[in-house]
Amino acid sequence: MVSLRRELTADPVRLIAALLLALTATAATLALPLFVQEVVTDLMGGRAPRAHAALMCAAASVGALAQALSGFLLARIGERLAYRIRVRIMDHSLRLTLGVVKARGTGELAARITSDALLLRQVVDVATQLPLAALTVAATLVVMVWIDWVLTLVTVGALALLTLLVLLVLRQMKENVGKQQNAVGRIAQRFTADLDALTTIKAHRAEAATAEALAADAERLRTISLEGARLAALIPAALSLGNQLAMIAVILTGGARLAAGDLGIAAFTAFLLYLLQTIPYVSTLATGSGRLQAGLAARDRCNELLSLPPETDARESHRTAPAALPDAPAVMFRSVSYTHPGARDAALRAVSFATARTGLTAVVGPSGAGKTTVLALIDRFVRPASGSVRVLGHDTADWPLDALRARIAYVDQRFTLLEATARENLQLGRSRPATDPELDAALEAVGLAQDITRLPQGLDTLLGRESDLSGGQRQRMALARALLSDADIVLLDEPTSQLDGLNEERLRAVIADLAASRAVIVVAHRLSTVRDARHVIMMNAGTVLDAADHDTLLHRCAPYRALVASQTTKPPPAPPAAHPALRDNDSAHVGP
Ligand SMILES: Nc1ncnc2c1ncn2[C@@H]1O[C@H](COP(=O)(O)OP(=O)(O)OP(=O)(O)O)[C@@H](O)[C@H]1O
Repeated sequence: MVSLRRELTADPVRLIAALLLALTATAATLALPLFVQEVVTDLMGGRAPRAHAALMCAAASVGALAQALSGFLLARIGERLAYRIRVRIMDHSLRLTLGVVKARGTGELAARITSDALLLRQVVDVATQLPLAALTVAATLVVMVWIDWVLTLVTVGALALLTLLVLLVLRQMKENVGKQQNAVGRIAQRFTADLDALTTIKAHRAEAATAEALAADAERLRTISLEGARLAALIPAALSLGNQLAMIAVILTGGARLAAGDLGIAAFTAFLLYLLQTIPYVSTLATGSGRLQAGLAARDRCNELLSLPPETDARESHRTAPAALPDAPAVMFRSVSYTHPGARDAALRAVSFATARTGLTAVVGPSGAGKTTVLALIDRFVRPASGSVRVLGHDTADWPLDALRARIAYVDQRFTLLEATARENLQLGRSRPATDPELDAALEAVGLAQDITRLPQGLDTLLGRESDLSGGQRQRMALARALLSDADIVLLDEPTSQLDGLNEERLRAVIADLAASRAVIVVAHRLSTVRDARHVIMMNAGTVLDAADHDTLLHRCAPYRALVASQTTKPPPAPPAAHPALRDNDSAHVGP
């Protein structure tokens, strides 16, 4: 949780130094009118005010220097606070479940480290300005009482009225800032999602309609911000009204007391100077409280995000990983049911199957059958509502998440590449860096070696922006990443959907090699991918209809026959040999 007090006191030495310097600046400012009083007294007494004038100049210089240094220290503390909060929020967001991140929206989450972090950054300035301003006002009031208590009473009355007005406005402002930040999150979310979908938007000439929806969000934000600006504008108005009231009351009362001989002209001058000097501090108190409210609203939003439970808690990451049971299946589902959050129907219902420790398992079935959900359960992106999912002999709940995922390589449907170099992308998840020959062998095996060599900086080219890869190349990069991992289980979601015939055949060989030493579970629509599988799981509407080898299923499972019949069944050419560096066991090729 973000605790402003804890964040502010994280660097106590700098904070105390900043406070002391600010205090020095305030003391110097406070001393100034006293020297003025002495200068006036000197002049009225016919004496040269040299010494007091020199002290006046010294106080002004010391005050300015101390203020600048204090401001610099506060800026350091503020930037550090924003840095710490940003890092915590980013780290926590990455550890949330995929479902929560999807439901929240990436743009909405990003707004926490941009606009909310900035509002929190401002709290540092006000958190030190406010106590100092309060201290200055209190100290000034003490000096004022010492000069003339009647005039002080009048001043306090006017300031009390002012405080009341400002407090009323501030309460409304905090609520408004919360609404503004929510609206900023919404617009950031829509804009990010639209930029992600820009190809589709352009292809459908939907720029105008999309911009219109964004403009509606911007309009909502404008309306809310305007309401906030109206409230904010009331504060200076209330301040100037309160100040003028105080000034009028002091001049009237002071003038009368001056005329009656109850107050000297030097004391009255000093009192007026103190009053004039207090006014900026009273303004600081009022505007600073407004910024503090904004900071508190941002803190609440950050805390709301930080309170979302991470995928795994600290206790789990400290647990030791169980040893894989030698005779257990790679993956075993026992009567697993699961419903996606917000979905009406279950995605899986009482699904049971087991896969061998090595070899290729194909999960097939019509669209929406639950195939991707099966993979998500194996990698514990989601947890079963009932039943159990066991990996290498242990329930996925019993594995520390990190250890579980170290055992599994996952190639998702979108073949996601990070905005990182080709080398970093290939090595994602590896415990030790791969050597260049290892990287070259993996790229060669998936037919990508030449494409990567042609990139401006080869393996060290940053992918994702100017130098991007085609869909098929991305898919092969994702497969090369799986090849380089030392996972026991490889999950592939539609691994050949974007490949041309030649590459598809090359990858059949790569998958066969992978399956020689690991359990490979492939979600596949294409018969060509299924053909090599030792084990085929036929799913429909969230259930397993049947599971056996291709020929047995063809013989006894009518829906499988129908699925196969719907495919183009031209016989594929003989697969090319996989790269020698990757061939552990040629005899392990599986297939009909
Ligand atoms: N995030 C989600 N929220 C709600 N429902 C979902 C979500 N993801 C999947 N579903 C639903 O769960 C069911 C199974 O989806 P799943 O993606 O596992 O199917 P699939 O067999 O992999 O489909 P496809 O072959 O089209 O990729 C579908 O009815 C789908 O609409």
